[in-house]
Parts: sequence; C-alpha cells; structure tokens
Amino acid sequence: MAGGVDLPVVDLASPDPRAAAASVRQACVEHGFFYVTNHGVDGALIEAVFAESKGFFDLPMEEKMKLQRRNYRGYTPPYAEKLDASSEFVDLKESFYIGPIGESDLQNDLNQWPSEECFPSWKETMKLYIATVLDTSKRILSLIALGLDLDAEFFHKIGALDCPSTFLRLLHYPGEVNESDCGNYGASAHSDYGAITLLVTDGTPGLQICREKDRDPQLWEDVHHIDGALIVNIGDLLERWTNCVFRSTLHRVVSVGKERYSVAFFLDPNYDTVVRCIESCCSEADPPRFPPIRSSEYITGRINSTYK
Ligand SMILES: O=C(O)CCC(=O)C(=O)O
Ligand SMILES: [Fe+2]
Repeated sequence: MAGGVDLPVVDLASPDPRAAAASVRQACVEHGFFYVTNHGVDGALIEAVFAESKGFFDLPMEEKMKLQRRNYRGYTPPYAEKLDASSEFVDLKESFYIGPIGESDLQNDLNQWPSEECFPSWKETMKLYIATVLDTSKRILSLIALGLDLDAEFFHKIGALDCPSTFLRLLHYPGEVNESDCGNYGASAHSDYGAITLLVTDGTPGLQICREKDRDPQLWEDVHHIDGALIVNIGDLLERWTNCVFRSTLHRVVSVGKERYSVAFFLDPNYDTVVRCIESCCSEADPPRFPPIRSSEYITGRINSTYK
C-alpha cells in the first residue's frame, strides 16, 4: 500500500497574496498538487452537486444511456474509457461531462441535461457550481501568475480566460469489484490536459499521485481528504507554459472496496490561446522544451488519444 503525501495547504483568503503566491509556486514545483481553503465554494453547494450527481448515477443504465456522450458531453458508462491510453485495462468509473456554458440559454448549448421533470434543480445546481469554481480557478491562476513573477492578470491579458474551455466531470466509482475487474483502476494513471483542475471528493480514499513519472518502479502516494478543502492540480498546458518548472503530476484512482463520488472541474485556456514558454521559466542554459502550441491543438490531440 502506498504511503500518504503531505500536500501544501494554501489559504485563498490570505491577507498576504505574495506569500500565498510563493506557497502556490512551491506546491506547483514540488508536487503539482495542493489543497486550497477559504476558496469561496459553499459547502452546501458542494453537497447539492453530490446529491444531484448521485441522483443521476442511481438511474437504471438504459435511462443513463439516453444521454450517452456526444460532442464530449453527457454520460459514459463503466468500462468505456481509459484515462491511461497505453493501458490494456479499462476504467471502472462512470462519468458525466458538462462542457462550457454560454452566457445565455439562447447560445448553442451542446450539453445534454437530465429531464427537468425528473431533476428539476439539476441544471441550475451544476451551472451555479461551474460559475463558482470558475471564479475560484481564476483567483488561483492569479496567484500562479504572481508566483511566476508575472502580472497577476497575465492569463487574462493573453486571452486565456476569454471563454475558457471549462469541463465538469461528475464521477462515480463502484464499491465492491469482482475478480474479473482485477487489474482495472477506478481511473487509470493520467495527467490532466489543461491549465488547472479543481477536485472535490466525498472523502473516500483512492486518489494517488506519482511525482516522478519516469522513475522505475513508480512510487504512488495517497492523497488524503481534508474536510472543506478543494484539491488543485496542474495540467499539461501549464507544465508547457512553465517549461516543466511546474509539474503536471501523474495521478490515478485505485479501488478501495467502497463506492466513491468525486467532481473534477477542468479549466482549459481559450482554444485560440497559443501556449508558449513563459520568459521567467527559460534561459540560455534551459531553453524552451516545447514549441508553442495552440491550446485547441494540444487538447484535441489528447482527447483523441483517450477517447478513440
Ligand atoms: O476522482 C478523482 O479523485 C480524480 C479524477 C481525475 O483525476 C480526473 O477526472 O481527471
Ligand atoms: Fe485527473
């Protein structure tokens, strides 16, 4: 069994933003994962999201399959995905994806929603949660920018936060798994694609991180639950922006014999953003490791190799 890892805890209401930015930087350099407290996401809203999510996953399979994933939005059943594209096994989780939500319902909404008749508050609850965590994510990105010696508004100013590509993934992992599932993970090893991810779980263990992707054998450490805190992790595009100064850490969810729910919010930059090495992260001795890439190109490439 893996040992636990002590991840830094960052107080988003800290009266000293420079100190908060320094601890965010250290967390991103050393772990690529940290907790945030005083994040402004109400506990009652989080509970409501979990209750609505459970309500949907409790439906009979044929009902859930009516909203099967289209345009990367909707339901995916157990065994349908593997986040580790190189793995021979498939993931045990089932999930539901909600993509970017426009300013008004008149805008083209590619999302699929459970019927209002059966789930009268589902859509509004998810929309409120997405708007709230988007706000929190922007505050975290300001601290990240400060921690990189950039203007706090850097990501805004380059347009990365104009209509960002936000995705909410509701997740449900089975409790007991049968013998034929041996070798399958709840969610197999992967890094997230975009800028940052905000994760909230129901407190059931299972999440693990591997800080050295290339170490052999890999060392996997448990991420503990802290009541009231959100878990934040760095995605690949922020790793590219920072020339690997920040880590897009490999993570996975193992089965612990207990049902588990979680909700992951992915903040990916505006699709037209060109992600190029930030000046403070390279030098003559440490030149850019990646060529500039349009956010849409990178993310589409990763999605296509995961969801063939
Ligand atoms: O369920 C979790 O704790 C992690 C989920 C995750 O890593 C993901 O959806 O990308
Ligand atoms: Fe992830």
